[in-house]
Amino acid sequence: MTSLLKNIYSPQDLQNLSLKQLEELAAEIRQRIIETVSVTGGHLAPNLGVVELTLALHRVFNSAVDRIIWDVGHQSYVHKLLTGRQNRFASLRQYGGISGFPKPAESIHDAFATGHSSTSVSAALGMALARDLNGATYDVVAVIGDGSLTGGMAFEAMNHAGHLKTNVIVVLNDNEMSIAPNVGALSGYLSRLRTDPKYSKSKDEIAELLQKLPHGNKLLKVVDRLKDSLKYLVVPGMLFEELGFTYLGPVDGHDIKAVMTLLQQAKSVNGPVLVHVLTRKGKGYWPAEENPDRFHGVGPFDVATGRVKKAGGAPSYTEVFGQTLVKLARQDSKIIGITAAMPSGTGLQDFAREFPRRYFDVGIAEQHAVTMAAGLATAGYRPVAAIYSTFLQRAYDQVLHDVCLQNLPVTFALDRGGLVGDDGPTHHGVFDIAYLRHIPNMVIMSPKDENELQHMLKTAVTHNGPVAVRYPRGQGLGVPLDQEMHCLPIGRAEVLRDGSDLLLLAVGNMVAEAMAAAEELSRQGITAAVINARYVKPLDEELILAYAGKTKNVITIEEHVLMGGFGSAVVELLQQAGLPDVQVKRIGLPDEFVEHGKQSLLRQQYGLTAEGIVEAALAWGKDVKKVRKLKAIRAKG
Ligand SMILES: Cc1ncc(C[n+]2csc(CCOP(=O)(O)OP(=O)(O)O)c2C)c(N)n1
Ligand SMILES: CC(=O)[C@@H](O)[C@H](O)COP(=O)(O)O
Ligand SMILES: [Mg+2]
Repeated sequence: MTSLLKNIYSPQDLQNLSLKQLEELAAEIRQRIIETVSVTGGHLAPNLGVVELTLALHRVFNSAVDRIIWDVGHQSYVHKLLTGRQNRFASLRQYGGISGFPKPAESIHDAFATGHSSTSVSAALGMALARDLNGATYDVVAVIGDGSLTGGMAFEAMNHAGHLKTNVIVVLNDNEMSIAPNVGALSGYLSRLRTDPKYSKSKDEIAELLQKLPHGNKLLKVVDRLKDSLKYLVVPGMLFEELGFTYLGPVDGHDIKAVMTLLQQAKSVNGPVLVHVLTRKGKGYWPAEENPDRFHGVGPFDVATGRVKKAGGAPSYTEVFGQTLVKLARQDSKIIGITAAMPSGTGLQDFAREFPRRYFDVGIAEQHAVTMAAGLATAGYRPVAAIYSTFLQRAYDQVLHDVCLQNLPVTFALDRGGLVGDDGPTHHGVFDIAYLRHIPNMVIMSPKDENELQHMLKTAVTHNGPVAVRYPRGQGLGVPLDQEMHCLPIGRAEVLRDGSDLLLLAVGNMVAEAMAAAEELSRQGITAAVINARYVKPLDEELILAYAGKTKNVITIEEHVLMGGFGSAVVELLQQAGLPDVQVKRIGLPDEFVEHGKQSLLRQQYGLTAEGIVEAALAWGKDVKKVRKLKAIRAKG
């Protein structure tokens, strides 16, 4: 069969295709995405669900001029294939290759960078307002999933758009799934719109009925008034209509022609319009259709069987967190588990099964999750909010104002702290120490391995105040797991290795790298002490100052931005203590966004490996010697 996709250089090339050809193209695109993602890994199920919708969007709108904003952006692969990136598609999510999310730097067809959910309607409204202020006429379209619609920002934006009556189109891609099955009252409402004939048919039926009435002048007025009042009885999409949106749909999102017709209609509506499109997540690939959660974001897999090629070995930090929380919850009935739409990603699924009454999936609503946890804590509960580091960025004020200000015992299980790899800059969890460290009452810890994670969790749920436990994406070190958990004294670090030339002061997953670096340095005649900081806040001041005084040379190591991070905390401490002649070097991430790529590769690139530490220590050692020599000469006069 000849390839249709090969001849699509830009969306304009779709204009000449017949409906049948568009359907053939849809099948080819699906195949291409399945084959590519089976090698690169990526967001398979969301993309398979939007093939027809994306084709229809590109037939009706011109993305070089009109603006299409993909919420989260994990479903933008089809769009990428149609907008000049099919030759680079095999490099999807690979270092130096194309991103798994929309990226304006990559293409003029990517109107807005996304990765975190529920931003599309706000961005679209902003673009639409700019268009109107400039007297331009292009269309602005936000494509948002039913899961992302549970995020408060989406409603803040719709509330505003309805008020302004701006021309903006919101395409609701409703597949009844967030990553897991979608939750909440809104999800129930959408489900009724999908299935209840009372909701989905009444508007058409009423309109049809009214059309059939004889049209005298007087009667016409009555009919119009009747139409108006009926709007307030049962009309499909009443919620959206009440928010000031014209509601169109629901439409079968896999019927290209029907979707195109509705999008055309949306184009001609005055004011904000919502097009309700029904799709199936994973459409066209049975393993993904049957298990859309597992194929939401997936690693390399075997196409024929759908079996994911999983590296065996040590359990992940996430798994150990999940198992530990279950153990702790068996001992303490006050422990509550909270997720913002990521039960499997955060490892809370076993907790949910065993403690359904103490488990809450709040939807994609990190801010609400944190303040709800605060509320629970005021009544004596011990909430554990398991949230990826990158997504807790959303809830900074709630952490500060609702939890820390009242010194409430909420535990933040900060998964994906550090470089996450293929998702890239939207998802790296490298800012958390900086955005939490300066908040009074907050305790921050980070385990050197998965066994220490268990003890830290026990410590966290026992502590009478807010605690963040930060751990990385991926496998642990494979160390044995203690059966009994104990509390680690707050603010106490651990000396792992003694030495007198240099102190390697590391936190979290960098401790193992520091240990390996110390080993190599000793082979080169340098004796390096290694301290596992355990706590970023409060620091073990006594121990750190003692070793800094002894070695005079301190290197801090963290998988986090240098600005405001762990190393900064140590520098502040040393400065405060006023230790004479102590030199400090900080190893961490620079003031730039880190691109996507394998975690191991990125760590290598930024010197966050044993080799990187050795290299940095040796180079720095030479500088330090020069500085000290210079100082000595100056002192002699
Ligand atoms: C603020 C934020 N929290 C959590 C996530 C993780 N996340 C990515 S996609 C997704 C589900 C989105 O569901 P939906 O919008 O319905 O898209 P679908 O995958 O069903 O197409 C979640 C929770 C995120 N990207 N951003
Ligand atoms: C798009 C999104 O935000 C999530 O799907 C994220 O990619 C999941 O990341 P993990 O693979 O680390 O769970
Ligand atoms: Mg969805």
